[in-house]
Amino acid sequence: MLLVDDDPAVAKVLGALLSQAGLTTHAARDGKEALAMLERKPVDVVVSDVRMPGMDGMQLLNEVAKGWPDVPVILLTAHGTVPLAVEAMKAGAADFVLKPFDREEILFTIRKALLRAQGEAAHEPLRTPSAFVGGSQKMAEAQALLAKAATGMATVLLRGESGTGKELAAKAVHDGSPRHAGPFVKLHCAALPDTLLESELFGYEKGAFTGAATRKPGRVELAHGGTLFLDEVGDISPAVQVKLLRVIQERELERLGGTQTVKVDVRFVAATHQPLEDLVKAGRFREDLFYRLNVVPLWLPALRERPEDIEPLARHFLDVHARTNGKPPFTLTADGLAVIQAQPWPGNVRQLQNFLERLVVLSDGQTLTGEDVSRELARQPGLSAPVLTPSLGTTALPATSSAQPAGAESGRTLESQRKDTERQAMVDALKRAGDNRTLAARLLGISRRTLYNKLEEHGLV
Ligand SMILES: Nc1ncnc2c1ncn2[C@@H]1O[C@H](COP(=O)(O)OP(=O)(O)OP(=O)(O)O)[C@@H](O)[C@H]1O
Repeated sequence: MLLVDDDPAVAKVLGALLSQAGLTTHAARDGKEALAMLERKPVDVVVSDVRMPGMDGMQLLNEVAKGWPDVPVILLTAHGTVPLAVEAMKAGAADFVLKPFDREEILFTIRKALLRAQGEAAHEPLRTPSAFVGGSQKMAEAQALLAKAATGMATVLLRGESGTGKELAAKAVHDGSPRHAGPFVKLHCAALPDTLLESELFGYEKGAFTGAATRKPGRVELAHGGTLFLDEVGDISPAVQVKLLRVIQERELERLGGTQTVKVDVRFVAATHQPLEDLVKAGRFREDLFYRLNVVPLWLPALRERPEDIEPLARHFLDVHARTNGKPPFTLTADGLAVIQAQPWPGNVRQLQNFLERLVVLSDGQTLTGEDVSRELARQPGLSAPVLTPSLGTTALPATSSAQPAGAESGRTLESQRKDTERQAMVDALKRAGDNRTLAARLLGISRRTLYNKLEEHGLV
């Protein structure tokens, strides 16, 4: 969250309140400083005072709407400036809060704005609608299974590392199913605390809790006649697991604060990168729910297990991002491609995609050589073509000097090299992010939860 206020007292009190609520907060004193910060840091929501010297809240709102259209802006206004707040809403502000504000009210407003932004993103068409790029044997097998699974009503459980295309696969199941004309609704289970997850899943009645001003249907209801995609289902707490089990078994629910039973006709598709079987053994995931979800299990292979897909994916993303950035097509030279192919891509397709988008945006010319690719790689955590020495240390070689997979000459197994590279990537990312794990996860193109799990796995916490 980015908090913009010229009054240091307000910034301090509000900043403390929001951090207590688990939100990471950055502060700026005016619109200009806020824009500079938006350039540097990933921000999910902006909360700004209206009256500030220099660039005020309204001007800031206009700039954010132009440069970061997905970031909601909430304005803080004193009583006397209500007409201004109404004008701000017309100009695209997500919401406004009157000063002096109440703790619950501001938290509710922020969460609502975040959820709305997330919900809208969930309804956006995917960038590559149903087409999986890459013709490797492994992906062909996965796609054949997806097509088969799509035709029925059975619950599908998608497994695979972060960024391997699980969401794309969930959409493919929906698009290939008889309910493709119905809604495809997504819920990212790891992103929400328990109470919010429950109200998002099941909805609530008016007055169910402070701030529940109107009845709101949950995502299960919204998916009626279509498909509900539950991403990172392994992160759901045992309390919510019980309720989810009931909906999947009975296809019925009660909204929070409600007594009426609502019948739903929903197909469930779930995804996780977690070893659910281990979570079941450890008592952290209900066995009955696991079996309910795991009716059709499907694995999406990591990118390093299908290196032949790197070239078509890289060329595809170059074209897509050139088009979306209004640039003419790019040419990738053979050595440029070789450098890309030599990378481990621990964040899988998503990381490759982000990398190529950066290349497109930052390149002046239309030809990408090995040197251009290496220059950009050097700025990426874990992707500077490190060559691992047997003693665990890493020596960065200029990526152009070798198109060989990292560490191939050391004689160590691929798995052990992968682990070291992964570890090094996390260490680098955390360093670059000043130990901010949210930012580090974004740099790596993985979720914060995945980063925590991997840090734990590598004994780095
Ligand atoms: N085979 C593919 N062809 C084209 N694009 C792909 C392919 N696989 C993944 N992508 C793209 O890569 C990005 C990451 O994929 P996706 O979100 O489906 O991964 P995920 O496994 O759900 O990740 P996470 O577990 O982190 O949520 C998306 O933009 C998706 O469109």
